Amino acid sequence: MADPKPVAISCGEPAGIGIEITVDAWKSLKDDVPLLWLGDPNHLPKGTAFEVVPDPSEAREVCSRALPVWAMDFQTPRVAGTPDPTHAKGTISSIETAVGFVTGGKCAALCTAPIHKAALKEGADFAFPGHTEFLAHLAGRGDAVMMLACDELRVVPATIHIPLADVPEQLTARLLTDTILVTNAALKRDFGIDAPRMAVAGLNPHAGENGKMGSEEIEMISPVLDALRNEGLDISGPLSADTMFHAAARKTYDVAICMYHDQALIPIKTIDFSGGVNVTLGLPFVRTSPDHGTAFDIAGKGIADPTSMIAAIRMAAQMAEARS
Ligand SMILES: NC(=O)C1=CN([C@@H]2O[C@H](COP(=O)(O)OP(=O)(O)OC[C@H]3O[C@@H](n4cnc5c(N)ncnc54)[C@H](O)[C@@H]3O)[C@@H](O)[C@H]2O)C=CC1
Ligand SMILES: NCC(=O)COP(=O)(O)O
Repeated sequence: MADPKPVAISCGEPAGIGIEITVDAWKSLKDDVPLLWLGDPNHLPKGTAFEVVPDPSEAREVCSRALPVWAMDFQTPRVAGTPDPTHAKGTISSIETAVGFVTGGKCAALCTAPIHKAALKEGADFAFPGHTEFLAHLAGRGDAVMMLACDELRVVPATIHIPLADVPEQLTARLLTDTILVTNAALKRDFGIDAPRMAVAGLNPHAGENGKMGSEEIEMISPVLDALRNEGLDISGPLSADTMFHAAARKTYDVAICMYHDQALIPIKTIDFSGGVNVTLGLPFVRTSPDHGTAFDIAGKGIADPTSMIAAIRMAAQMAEARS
């Protein structure tokens, strides 16, 4: 049974597909998972059944007949496919208010619709490259971890939204250790895996080929993994990234810890683009998100696939229930 408190859904970039997949997700989940959408009701697709609620506690009762809405005023209409920088402050405020509802006990969990980082930077000088870093900041945590999960694979990028050229410098022993420890704890707590099997990728081709193709594996990654194995963690690696994602290899671990964004996200988005969920580990509250972005090219056309959004909302509700 779902937690009776609603899952708070931040509106994300109004010009993207977030609003339409949220409405589709509500239609699919309305009798199972109570929701509360935070955004401007004028941005909802025409004909959407919605009700503005004065308090999140009323969302559950409303949800079976209408999308419960925490109303915000963005001042100007939504133009699908064309971000409006004047919406940036409202988009950020939707996330902040939703986080407040979750940490204040009014909502069970947070599910975020995709944001367009450039519009937030242009319109509100947003200083964060993504939700993960922003939510870590709001929670006062330095060690939030991004994980993407589908039925067949879980992946964690140790470095996240940074240029590839900066990865070797920012990939420190401290960061890798914290990432593995946070992931290990979250798989136990939120995913019911008693002794998580973690496969760690190398940074370089062939995991460095004994130092012939890069030294990070010998100088930093292997010593970190050895130290964590000595603490009892079940870790393999550093592994060649190109051979750790085929079907047989995936069966040997519960999560792949990767060194940078694309090393982690390319395999999972290739295996299951529509069913993947992005979940932030290490926060004091539950946050999930669909695995895709704003998809401006199809926004407003009524063809966006809500499967990942539905999976993200379900996962948020299940994680919150498991924690309660
Ligand atoms: N959680 C978040 O806030 C995320 C935000 N983004 C942001 O989204 C923006 C666009 O990023 P892109 O790299 O173009 O990725 P994207 O995921 O928005 O789009 C990539 C391709 O997949 C298609 N697609 C995406 N979701 C779909 C769906 N539900 N149904 C059908 N087709 C779908 C799009 O039409 C496009 O052709 C960027 O600003 C990026 O930063 C990207 C990923 C996550
Ligand atoms: N590529 C994943 C992505 O951009 C989502 O990031 P976040 O907004 O969840 O931090």
